[in-house]
Amino acid sequence: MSTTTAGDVAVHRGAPEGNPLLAATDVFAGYLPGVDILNGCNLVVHPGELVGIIGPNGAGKSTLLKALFGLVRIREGSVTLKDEDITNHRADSLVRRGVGFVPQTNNVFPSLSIEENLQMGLYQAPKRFEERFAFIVDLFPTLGDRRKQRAGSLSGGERQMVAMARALMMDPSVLLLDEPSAGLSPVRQDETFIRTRKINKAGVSVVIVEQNARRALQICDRAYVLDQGRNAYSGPGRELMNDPKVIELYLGTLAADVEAAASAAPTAEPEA
Ligand SMILES: Nc1ncnc2c1ncn2[C@@H]1O[C@H](COP(=O)(O)OP(=O)(O)OP(=O)(O)O)[C@@H](O)[C@H]1O
Repeated sequence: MSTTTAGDVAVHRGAPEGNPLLAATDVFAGYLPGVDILNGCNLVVHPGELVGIIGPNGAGKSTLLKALFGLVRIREGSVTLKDEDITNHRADSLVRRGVGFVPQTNNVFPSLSIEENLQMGLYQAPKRFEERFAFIVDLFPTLGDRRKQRAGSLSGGERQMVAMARALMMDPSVLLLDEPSAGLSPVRQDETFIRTRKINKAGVSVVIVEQNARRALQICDRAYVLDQGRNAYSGPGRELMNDPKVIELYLGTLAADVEAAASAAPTAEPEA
C-alpha cells in the first residue's frame, strides 16, 4: 500500500508499491526518562529511493535517524529491515545487516590515512577490502589518488566524503546521512548533495536528514516533514518544494530567517 494514514495525515504520500526496504512504524523515543522527542514517527524507504527528512530545528530529525540506527532507545513502535524486526538492535549488528550510518560530526579518524579510515569501515569483513575500495574509487576517484593522506588534513567537505565512503565499505543496502551539508560553504554543500545523489544512483537507498530543506528536496525522490516529533507532511521532493503550506510553514520561514538575518547585519557607512 503506498499511502497509510495516521489521524488525517497521509504519512507515506508518493511511496512506491510493494514492501519497503526499511520501515519505522509509530516510533516513540527520547533521551530522558518520560520525555519523548519522537511522538509516533513513521517512515518507509523503498529499494533505490533517496528519502529526505526535513523540518524545523528540534523537530527530531536527527533523533529519528539515531533511533533507526539503535543509538537512541525506541520505547514504543518498531523498525524493520526487509520485513525483519531490527528495533533497538545494536549498531554493529545493523551494519552487518546492511545499514550504514554517517554521523554529523566526528565522523573520521583524523590521525589515520584515508585508506586506514576505509579499512576501519570494513573491520567486520577485511578480506573484501580491495573489491570495496575499487567501488569507492570508482565513485570518488580523489580518494584513490590521496589514499595515504591523513584524514585530519582534509577540508570539511573532503572529510564528509571519507565518512560516506567508510560507511559504504560494508556494502549497505541503505545509508543514513545525518545533515551531511552542515558547516560547509555553499559550494561544498552542493558537492555533498551531488555525491549523495551519486551514491544513490550506484544502487544504495539513502535517508538524508537536512537543515538545507530546499536543496534536499531538489535531490530527493520523496521526503518527510517532521514537526515536534510527528509526521507533518510527506510527498515527492519537488511537490513539497512547491506546496504552499510547506513553503509557508517550513521553507518560507527559512527564507524569512535569512532575510531577517541579512537586514539585521550592520550596513557599511555611505562613502563621503
Ligand atoms: N543527547 C541528547 N540529550 C538530550 N536531549 C537531546 C539530545 N540530543 C537532542 N536532544 C533534544 O532532542 C530534540 C530534537 O533534537 P534533534 O537533534 O533530533 O532535532 P533536529 O530536528 O535534528 O534539529 P536540528 O535541525 O536543529 O539539528 C531537541 O529538543 C534536542 O535538544
